[in-house]
Amino acid sequence: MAPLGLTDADALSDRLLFAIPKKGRLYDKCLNLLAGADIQFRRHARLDVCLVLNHPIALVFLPASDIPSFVGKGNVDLGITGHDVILEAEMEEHVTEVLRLNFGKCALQVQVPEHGPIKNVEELAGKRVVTSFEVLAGKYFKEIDERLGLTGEEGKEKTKIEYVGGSVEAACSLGLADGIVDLVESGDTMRAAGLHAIATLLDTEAVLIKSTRPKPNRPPALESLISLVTSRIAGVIAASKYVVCQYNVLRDNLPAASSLTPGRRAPTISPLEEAGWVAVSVMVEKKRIADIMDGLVKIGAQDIFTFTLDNCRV
Ligand SMILES: Nc1ncnc2c1ncn2[C@@H]1O[C@H](COP(=O)(O)OP(=O)(O)OP(=O)(O)O)[C@@H](O)[C@H]1O
Ligand SMILES: O=P(O)(O)OC[C@H]1O[C@H](OP(=O)(O)OP(=O)(O)O)[C@H](O)[C@@H]1O
Repeated sequence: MAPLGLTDADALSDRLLFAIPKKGRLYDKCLNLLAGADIQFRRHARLDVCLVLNHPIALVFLPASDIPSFVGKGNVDLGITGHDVILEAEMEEHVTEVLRLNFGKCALQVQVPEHGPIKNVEELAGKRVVTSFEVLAGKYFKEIDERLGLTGEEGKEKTKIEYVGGSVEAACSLGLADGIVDLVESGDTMRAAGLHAIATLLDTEAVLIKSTRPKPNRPPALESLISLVTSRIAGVIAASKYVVCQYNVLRDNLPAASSLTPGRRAPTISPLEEAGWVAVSVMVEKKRIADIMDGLVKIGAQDIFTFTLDNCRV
């Protein structure tokens, strides 16, 4: 297929436009989701728009921070980005968060030097804060400034929020800031920079979004394509969250077994050739499986196996 340039508007007019972060933390996970949903494409080097081979969809690779406004303004139909980015772009009323995607999980926190004089956000208020999230940090400290009566008069300085595009954690040691507001996942970056958290502004994860005001005259077929893509991605996410657990247990112990593994709807129970025994097959949340297997052993279950799911519709 010939490479597609951004000017080839005709090639895009009947397609669902789906924005994907072009780099950064969310990029690889998004590619896994697209593969799991069987959305096939070949991206030509340096081109940020590409046609999907097996659906009337065009993928648009954009900076994660630009995706909320593209979707919110209706230029793009669907997108994946962080919940934090939507709030920072003040697009929460213009986009609908259709699905939480269970990756890109982190927290937006206020961090200060661990061995410095500042112990809480009230002590940081009125001083210098460096961040890539100047809208969210601005709103957060405005409320604190107002509460503390920091009006901007002499001796009552408001908090000064300064924007930097990256490596925010370096700002305190470089003497640019008394504290920072930045994303934290494992905490490794902040620990290495000698910082620690004194407050959390919000918890975030990647989300699938669609516009609350889609383009007028969008063909109905594209509406059903949004539902199809959403349902496929939901299946991939569910498959990553659950395992199938199968075990044998005495029929008399089924009530205890069922309360440990109730399943999403109900466990599947099949008789075994050996009298008094049944086989149980059930979906279990991956993060709970070790505890549940311990519990099953305690009630006398045997031959306990788990299977990972490649994909599902639930
Ligand atoms: N450490 C992290 N752990 C999990 N998710 C994160 C982390 N850092 C960022 N994210 C999520 O990914 C989104 C994009 O962040 P990222 O740092 O990848 O931005 P970028 O500017 O697109 O990439 P880059 O930092 O490479 O320029 C964030 O808004 C957040 O939702
Ligand atoms: O708590 P951790 O697991 O250490 O993750 C936190 C780091 O991840 C993000 O930056 P990223 O690495 O994406 O680079 P950036 O500083 O260029 O944004 C964030 O800005 C932190 O620096």
